Amino acid sequence: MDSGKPPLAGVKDAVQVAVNIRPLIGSELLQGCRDCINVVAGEPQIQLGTHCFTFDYVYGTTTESSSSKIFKECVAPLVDGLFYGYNATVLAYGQTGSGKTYTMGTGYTPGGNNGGVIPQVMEKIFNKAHHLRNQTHFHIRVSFIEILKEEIHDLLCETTVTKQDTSGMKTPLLTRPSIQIRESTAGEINLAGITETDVHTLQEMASCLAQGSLSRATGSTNMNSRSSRSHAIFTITLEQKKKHREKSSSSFDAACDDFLCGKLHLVDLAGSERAKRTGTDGMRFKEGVHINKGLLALGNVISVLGEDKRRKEPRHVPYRDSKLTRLLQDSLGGNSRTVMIACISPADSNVEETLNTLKYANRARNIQNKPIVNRDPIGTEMQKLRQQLNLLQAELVCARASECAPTVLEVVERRPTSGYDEHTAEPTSLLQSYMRTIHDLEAELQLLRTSCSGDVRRVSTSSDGGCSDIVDGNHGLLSETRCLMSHLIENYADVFEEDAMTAKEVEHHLFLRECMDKELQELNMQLKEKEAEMTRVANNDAAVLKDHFDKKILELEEEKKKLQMEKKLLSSELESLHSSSDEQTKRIQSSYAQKFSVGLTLQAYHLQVHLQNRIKQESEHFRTWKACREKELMRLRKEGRRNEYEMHKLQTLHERQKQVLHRKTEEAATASRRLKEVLESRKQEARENHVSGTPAKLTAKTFQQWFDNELESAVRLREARLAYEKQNAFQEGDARSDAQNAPTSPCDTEAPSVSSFSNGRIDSLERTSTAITISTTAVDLEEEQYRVRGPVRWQQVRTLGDAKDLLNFVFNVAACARCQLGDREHENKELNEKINLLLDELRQTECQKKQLEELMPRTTNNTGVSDAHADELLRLDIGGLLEEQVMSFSNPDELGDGACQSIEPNPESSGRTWKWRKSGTQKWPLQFKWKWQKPWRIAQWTQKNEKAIRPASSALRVLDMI
Ligand SMILES: Nc1ncnc2c1ncn2[C@@H]1O[C@H](COP(=O)(O)OP(=O)(O)OP(=O)(O)O)[C@@H](O)[C@H]1O
Repeated sequence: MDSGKPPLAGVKDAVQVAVNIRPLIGSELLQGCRDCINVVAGEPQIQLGTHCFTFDYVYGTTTESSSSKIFKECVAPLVDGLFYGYNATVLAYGQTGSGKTYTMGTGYTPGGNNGGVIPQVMEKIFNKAHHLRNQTHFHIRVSFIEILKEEIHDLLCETTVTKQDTSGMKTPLLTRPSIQIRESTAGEINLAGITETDVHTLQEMASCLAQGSLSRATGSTNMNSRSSRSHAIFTITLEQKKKHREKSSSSFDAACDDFLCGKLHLVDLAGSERAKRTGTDGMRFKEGVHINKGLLALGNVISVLGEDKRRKEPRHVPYRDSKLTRLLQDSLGGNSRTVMIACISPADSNVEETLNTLKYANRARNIQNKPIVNRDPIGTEMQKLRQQLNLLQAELVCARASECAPTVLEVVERRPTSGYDEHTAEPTSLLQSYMRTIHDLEAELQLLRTSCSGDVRRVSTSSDGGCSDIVDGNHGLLSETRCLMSHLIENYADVFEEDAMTAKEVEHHLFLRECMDKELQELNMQLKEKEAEMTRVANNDAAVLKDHFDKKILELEEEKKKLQMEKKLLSSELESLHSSSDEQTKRIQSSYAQKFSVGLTLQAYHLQVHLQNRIKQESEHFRTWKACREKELMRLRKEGRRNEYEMHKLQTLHERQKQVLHRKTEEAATASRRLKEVLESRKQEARENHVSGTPAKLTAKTFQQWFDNELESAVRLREARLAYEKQNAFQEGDARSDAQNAPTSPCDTEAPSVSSFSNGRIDSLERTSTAITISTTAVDLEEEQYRVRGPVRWQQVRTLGDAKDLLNFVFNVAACARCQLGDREHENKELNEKINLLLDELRQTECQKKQLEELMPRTTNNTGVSDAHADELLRLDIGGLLEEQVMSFSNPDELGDGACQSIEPNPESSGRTWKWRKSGTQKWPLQFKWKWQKPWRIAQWTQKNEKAIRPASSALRVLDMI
């Protein structure tokens, strides 16, 4: 729409969308609002947050007055188009207080500082009309209406009085019936009973605008001190007729183009609003609701029209949902060139509403209109007829020429002189008379057009006024013309019999046209009836609905009665079947067979449906059953794994016990061996003494050696006795557990249990033999002590000197032993303290663990093994049972000091590597997942990361060591 040139008639023309961003106003600056709109430099693009929109024009970013720029770029081409006979609409849309009235200039006051689009439009129209005054007659009319709470009010009606309440709100008081919307046969939307004021000067038009602006409903809200409470439409109708045309037959075509009529709607919509923000209540709130309703309907129309662009088959457009959309029917998707100005506020407090406006406007860009040049409808019709006539004449002339026959005109010209008889001269005179009639008709229609565009239209305030009468009259004239034409064709057929066929065709064509016209009129009548019915229904909804449904019920009951009668008839027929004759029986039988076969087919169909349903149900049952089975299987597998784990646990325990026992047995065996050695040396010594007769004189060194040996044998004896006692106690405990573990029923005699039981028996036997050896040795030693050494031990101490030496040595040994004892006691004390500390720590950790377990859902792996069990498994090196293990760490300290920097759990199975880092960048809690299939891998890992498992496990291990 850059140039003033109008588009080609009938060619689709998209709705142009311009965005006008007003500056931050005083109240917004006071609230500390910030500009949140970003306009892409040099592009008609707007960025709002993450959203980006492209429009046809964006204004408000430069210092130049945006309204004059909007007018120059968007509206002026529409005004130019008006002079070519195109309809146009300028529509301002936006949230309340976004500057629609300011942009459109609807708040016009005479002598005030009036900016905006409308004042500039008025100026341009009158300038252009003045410029073209020598070639064209102009007839300009204006109307100004508002839609307030779904009612149309005429703002130029002298008798409309506005009431102003205490808050400054202006409401029109109606003194005349409200205005009705009518749709003409051509699909044009008209308002019956509206005041259309003829204007001849700019001042006259401006005063109309001022009068309407003054009457418009306004009020104060939190968001706008002078908020428009209604949608306002200022319409300028421009009719033009070319001057200085010659009245000739050829001028008739031109005359049709001479008369053009364009309408320009300038629409200032009420702003969308949120009651919370505008702070409205009572009446004002209700107004807000109506405003939003109208805008919603408009949004729906825009959406549907926007979608239509992408859809192949057109959808129903809900124009009738509101009066606003009904009035804008031509402007959106119809015969009009349309510009939508989306007004927005840049304040960040309005960001949500601004975003909605931009989305709304963006959708409007998809609407395609179909503007056409609005000519005089009667003139257009006449032009069509004229063209048809010309065509017919040309065809006839051609036909004659091809047969070297004289042309119509030649015939006409030749007739008077050729001396034809009366009969042949008749068509010529008829043709001449027809020519005269056409001429007369032309003149009459010219007159009619003048009268239609003149006084008659000015007084179109009555809903079915004189204009429609005159149009009806014209239709009469037109049909008369058609009669004359058909008559003429008949006459031609008389004269030129050869062209009878063509004439008939044309006649048929005309007849069809007439039929279609009639049909159209009938349709219009029906439409009117429907409208009336709709109004009746709307007025008396419930009652009409009730009547309607009552009727329906009655109809249904009648049908039911009929069916019952039919049923009775059939049963009586069946009864009479037995008594009737053979032939009749056959007939009836065949009819029943037929019915039966139909019944069978029906039954088969029902059965098929039933069967399908059953199959569906069965498959559904099967699916549920299968799911249950799978669940059960899973549970059993889980249980199996748990059992397996328990068994392994027991086996491991058993292994451990075995190891401990083995160690103890070995210890006992060593003690016994050493005891034996001591015993042997004693015996040897005794034997030597016995051979020499007297015991050898002891030196200080040998004396000490002897004393050490004596002490050693005493200690060994004590050790052996202790080992014997322990062995005894262990054996007793073992015997008890063996008795408990011994198989009691055939079910318990499974392989692992049997083997563990027999193993236990073997161990117990081994232990018994060791104990016997120890006890024998110990008894031997004791015997020897008492028998041999006891009485003779001190024989070697013969002198007082020997005794003193011995005493000294004993004293030194005792002192040394006491010192060592003291040291040990001290160490013991320290160890005890450490144990206590560790126990406290353990208790605390256990408490924390319990709390965590209560708080968090237990982390389990798919083997069903809990965290605690998993730790235990790792500790016992039998984690190979685990298929998958999940470990979680809630803080870095849990990884321990020795935490491995990286581990590669199972490169073959998963090929993944988990890096363990104890850095501050790591996020906690962490969860590690790995999958191992072989026990040795777990064992390997446990060895490597022993300290990293958990403090609780580490503490357990330390305790074990102690
Ligand atoms: N471009 C602009 N420059 C300066 N002020 C503006 C501009 N546009 C609007 N304003 C101011 O913003 C306020 C609201 O404007 P206006 O009344 O036109 O909004 P509106 O959209 O018509 O509101 P409503 O829908 O409530 O009628 C007015 O005070 C007006 O002067």
